Amino acid sequence: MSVPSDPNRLIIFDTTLRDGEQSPGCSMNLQEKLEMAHALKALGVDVIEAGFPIASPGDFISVQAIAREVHGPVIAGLARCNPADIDRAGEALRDAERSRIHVFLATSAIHREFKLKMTPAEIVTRAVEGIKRAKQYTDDIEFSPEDAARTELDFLAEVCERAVEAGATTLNIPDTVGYAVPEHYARIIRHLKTHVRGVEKVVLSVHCHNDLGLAVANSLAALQEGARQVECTINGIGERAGNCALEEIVMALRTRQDYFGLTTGINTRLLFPTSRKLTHVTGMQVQRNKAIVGQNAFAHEAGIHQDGMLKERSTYEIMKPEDVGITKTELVLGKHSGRHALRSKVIELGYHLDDSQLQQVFDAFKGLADRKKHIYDADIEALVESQLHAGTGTAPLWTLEAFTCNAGTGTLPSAAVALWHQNGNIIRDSATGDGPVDALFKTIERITGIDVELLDYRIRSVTVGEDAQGEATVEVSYQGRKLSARAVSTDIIEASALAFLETINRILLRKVNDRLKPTDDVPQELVPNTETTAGTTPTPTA
Ligand SMILES: CC(=O)SCCNC(=O)CCNC(=O)[C@H](O)C(C)(C)COP(=O)(O)OP(=O)(O)OC[C@H]1O[C@@H](n2cnc3c(N)ncnc32)[C@H](O)[C@@H]1OP(=O)(O)O
Ligand SMILES: CC(C)C(=O)C(=O)O
Repeated sequence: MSVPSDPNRLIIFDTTLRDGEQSPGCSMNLQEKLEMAHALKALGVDVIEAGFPIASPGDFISVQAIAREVHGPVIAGLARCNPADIDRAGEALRDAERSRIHVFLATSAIHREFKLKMTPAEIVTRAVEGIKRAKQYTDDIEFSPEDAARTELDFLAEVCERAVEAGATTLNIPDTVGYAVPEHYARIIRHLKTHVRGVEKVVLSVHCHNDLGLAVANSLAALQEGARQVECTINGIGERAGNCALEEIVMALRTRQDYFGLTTGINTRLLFPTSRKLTHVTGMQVQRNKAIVGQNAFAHEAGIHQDGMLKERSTYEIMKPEDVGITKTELVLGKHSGRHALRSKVIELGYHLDDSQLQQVFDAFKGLADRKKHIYDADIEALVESQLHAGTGTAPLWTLEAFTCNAGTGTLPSAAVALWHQNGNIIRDSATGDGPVDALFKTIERITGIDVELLDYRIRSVTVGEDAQGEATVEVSYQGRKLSARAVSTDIIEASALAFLETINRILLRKVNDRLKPTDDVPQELVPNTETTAGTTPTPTA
């Protein structure tokens, strides 16, 4: 591949199938590599580094199959600077429509001395020999001075110049151990641009690792100095902390086109699907807060942000989710959300609440969000439903302050309850029963002075997850009239108490409506006089 005619068109070299595969737990078989290679082609990458053919028979076959099947992108194979590696890569790539052999040899003092045990002169000779041998298979040769970022600048320039003379068409400058910082890395590229004879005839490439979380930043800094190929992987997978993430660099360039002025051939709408495909193939999940493709990348929870988003999405979004293949922005309801977002969700779920109903639901929602990590649509539905079925909307006479239940083998089930009355009194009592719920209902009856016949009692889970909400439905009969109520809570016993108390409140409200005329006084039998405590079970505190 020669230097692109458009000086601002970047070459995207994807190494998901080679360096990405070096990520522990990410090795892929033939079918998986083929599937990913087709996805990368559809995504629009320019070069697919398909593998390291000498590494294993399986990798050889994978590179060969990709070279045969995947047309359009250049297919590259990695080789050390030794004849066997290069010949194996040449063989694997023989049937490729467009092939590249990528030869590498470390140049830093640490690698020369401790790993390769070679002198600088031997390094130069081996690199030149390797490039020349690879040239017998293809004209498209990439040379990488491994650990370039820790190599003496003069020696690096010398090796690069000799590589260009030997026929390399791409000079890749790896930050193999993720040691560089942006200005430092930019300086290396600047130095090579000005000290390597013939550099203008080749493509300068960058290959950054993410050990310090700087792979994308370093790559961007190098691009500003004139590098025109960037090596990257889907989801940033790769050796150790991984490589420069393809989706991040591509979207950084696209979002800040005004700043970088560079383009790529990537169909950004396939970024998310490709990311998901890799996750599926490797089983390696993407962290939720991962840029571009993480589950939270386009999710907003804070009320102030959600309000801004509902008014104008650009207030808090610098990219459109659909541009990376995510269907839509998510306004996640949680403890930091506000009324605007709640109202929007309620409408989306098909409900219409007036301001006071919305306020009630909002209060209940905040209480729920304090207790629950995930608020699902079903949670909101359940809250709205319980609001809509909460009778007239008049403030309830009795409110549950606290309760405890005691049950177990060989224990007499009991409950202790504290109820708050509209007039400000808190009444506590306790009772025993056939089971904890029966004891709870009996205690509520004792406190409120209303005895009902329980006709039906049902509980069910209305949401999913460990912190799912339970819904309790209670049907009672009182003086020949039937009433039912439901309530939801993460605590199913609490939901039961709330539903039961709701039936009692409705009975009392009817009594008030029927009998209180023309004053607002509550009948004496409905007014608790003092704070009382009775029973043998422990008294709950509010
Ligand atoms: C920075 C990078 O990501 S480079 C790519 C790294 N990827 C991989 O290593 C994955 C695939 N690797 C493998 O399957 C194996 O390492 C193989 C098949 C390539 C080699 O296996 P082995 O022959 O058993 O050697 P081993 O991996 O233990 O050691 C590497 C040898 O290659 C030498 N070597 C390392 N890099 C190069 C190079 N660019 N050119 C020539 N020789 C090199 C080392 O000095 C060492 O040589 P030695 O045996 O004389 O000491
Ligand atoms: C082979 C080279 C490019 C490499 O993977 C590295 O240096 O990290």
